Amino acid sequence: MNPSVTLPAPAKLNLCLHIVGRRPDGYHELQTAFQLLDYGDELTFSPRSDTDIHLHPAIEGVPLKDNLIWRAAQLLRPRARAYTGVDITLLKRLPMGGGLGGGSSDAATTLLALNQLWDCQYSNKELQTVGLQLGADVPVFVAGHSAWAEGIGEQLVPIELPERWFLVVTPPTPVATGTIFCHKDLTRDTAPITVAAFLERGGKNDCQPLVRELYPEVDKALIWLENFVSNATMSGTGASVFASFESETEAREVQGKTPTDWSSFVARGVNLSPVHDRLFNA
Ligand SMILES: C[C@](O)(CO)[C@H](O)COP(=O)(O)OP(=O)(O)OC[C@H]1O[C@@H](n2ccc(N)nc2=O)[C@H](O)[C@@H]1O
Ligand SMILES: Nc1ncnc2c1ncn2[C@@H]1O[C@H](COP(=O)(O)OP(=O)(O)OP(=O)(O)O)[C@@H](O)[C@H]1O
Repeated sequence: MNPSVTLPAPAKLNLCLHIVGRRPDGYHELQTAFQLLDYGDELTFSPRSDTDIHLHPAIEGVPLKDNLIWRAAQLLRPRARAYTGVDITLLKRLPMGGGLGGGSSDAATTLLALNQLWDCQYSNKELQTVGLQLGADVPVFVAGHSAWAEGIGEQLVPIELPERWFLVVTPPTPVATGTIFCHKDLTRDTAPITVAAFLERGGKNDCQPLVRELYPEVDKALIWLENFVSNATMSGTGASVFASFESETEAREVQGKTPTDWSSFVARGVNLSPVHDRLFNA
C-alpha cells in the first residue's frame, strides 16, 4: 500500500429483497440480489508517525465510537502485525439511511485497506466474518462482487448481472432499517426462490409496501419514477428508489426532471467492486 491511498466505498442496490423467515434472535432471513454500483463514498488512508487513529470529518449525529469506520479499525487493531497510526478522511456522497449501504461500505473499505496497511493477514472470507459483526450488509462489500445473498445477507453467491445504468433518487426522509424490520405489518413469509428463478424473472422488495405506507415521500418518489419506467423499485428498507436503463443518456434524461428537493445520481451497475478493482487488479 502507498503512503497515502484513496479508495472507493461503493453503493449497493437490492434488486429484490425477499423476507423468507425470522431467526430466534429476531434477525430476518432474506434472499436478496446485491447490485454493486460504480458510485459511492471515498476514503483516504494516510499513515501517521504516531499510534493515533484520526477520522475526519465527523458525521453529524454519529458519535465517533458508533462510526462504522472507527469500529472497523478497532476490530482489526488487535490483529495488526505492522501497526501504525492512520488519518482516515471520508468524502461522504451516499445519503445516510438511504438503503444504499453507505455506512456498511465505508466499514468494508476500511477493513480491506487496514488489513493490508497493518498486515493483519486475514483472508477475504475471514474479513467477511469480522465485517458481519458491524452489519448484515458489510460482507458483500468485503467480498467485492455483485451477489445473490441468503441468511441475513452473509451467505453470498457471486452473480454476473448485465452492467446497466441506474438512476437512484433519494427523498429527504431517512428510514431506520431497525424500525422497518421490527414492524408488525412487515411481510415475513415469502416463499424462497432459486437464484436461477430470480435471474429469469426478477423479484420484489417485501419492505416496499410498508415503507410506502409509513413514509409518503418514498411513495411519491416511486409514483414519480413510474411516470418514466415500469421497473421502479425501492432499495433495502429505503428511502432510495431506483430504475434501470440501457444507456447513461436515458438515465440522465430522467434525472434532469427530478424534483429539486430529492437527491439523485446516475451510476453504472458493476459486477466487480471498484475497491477490489483498485486494490487487487492494479
Ligand atoms: C435491508 C438491508 O440493507 C438489505 O441489504 C440489510 O438487510 C440491512 O443491513 P444493515 O443495515 O447492515 O443492518 P444491520 O445494521 O445489521 O441491522 C439493523 C437492524 O435491522 C434488523 N435486521 C437487519 C438485517 C436482517 N437480516 N434482519 C434484521 O432484522 C435488525 O433489527 C437490526 O438491528
Ligand atoms: N460511516 C458511516 N456512514 C454512514 N452512516 C454511519 C456510519 N457509521 C455509522 N453510521 C450509522 O449507520 C446508519 C445507517 O447508515 P447507512 O448510510 O449505512 O444507511 P443505509 O444506506 O440505510 O444502510 P442499509 O442499506 O445498510 O440499511 C446511519 O444512520 C448512522 O447512524
